[in-house]
Amino acid sequence: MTDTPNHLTIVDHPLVQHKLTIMRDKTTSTAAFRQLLREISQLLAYEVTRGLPMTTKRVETPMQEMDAPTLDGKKLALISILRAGNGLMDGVLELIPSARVGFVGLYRDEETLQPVQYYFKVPEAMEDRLVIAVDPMLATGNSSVAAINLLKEAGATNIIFLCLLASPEGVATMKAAHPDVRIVTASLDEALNEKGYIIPGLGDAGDRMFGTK
Ligand SMILES: O=P(O)(O)OC[C@H]1O[C@H](OP(=O)(O)OP(=O)(O)O)[C@H](O)[C@@H]1O
Ligand SMILES: O=c1cc[nH]c(=O)[nH]1
Ligand SMILES: [Mg+2]
Repeated sequence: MTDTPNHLTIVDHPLVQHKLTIMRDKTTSTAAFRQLLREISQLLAYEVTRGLPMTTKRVETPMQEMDAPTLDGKKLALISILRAGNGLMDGVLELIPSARVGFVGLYRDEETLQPVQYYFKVPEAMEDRLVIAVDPMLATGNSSVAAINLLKEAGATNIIFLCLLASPEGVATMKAAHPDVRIVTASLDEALNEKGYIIPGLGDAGDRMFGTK
């Protein structure tokens, strides 16, 4: 795992990188792409949740009683930035089945590269929860900045943004707008092209995941 000073964590675990390479390959099928995203999301979740607060509870093993570690505090909120966010969310939710779940519906206008909102529903008491917002792609950063604006308006103060690929431009935009939000990603790619796509990237995550286009 590489931690950079600007709150960007790149998960360079061999399994993550191997699976990501297969996802980048344009000949990878929709079914394989979806399955790999699910698998990677669980490995990324392992890193994202490393700092979760802990307490202990008394349990009786078949041998004796002990104070055993257990998660503390209110259940975390997992927020999917629709629609591609669902591909990351499914795997994380398998690992943390008690998480509360919310959705921010946004799509990127292909001309302006500005996000258009169409849905918003999040759990109550956002101010008391660790909020993990998930979207595979951090490209211009406009969608994630908008989503996090909405989450903060809903009360969230402790937010981590989890993505699969990030661009340098997206990281800089997020850092400027939300310096308090840690970004966790599998890769910091090279650049954006003139249409706002991540290079080398993996193409359109939503389309590859759902077989649209
Ligand atoms: O950083 P940005 O430049 O804003 O781009 C990233 C956004 O673009 C993609 O979503 P898209 O708009 O394609 O919607 P979809 O998830 O419904 O496919 C992606 O899932 C992000 O939400
Ligand atoms: O490269 C990109 C940029 C935005 N959205 C995607 O799905 N891919
Ligand atoms: Mg898309």
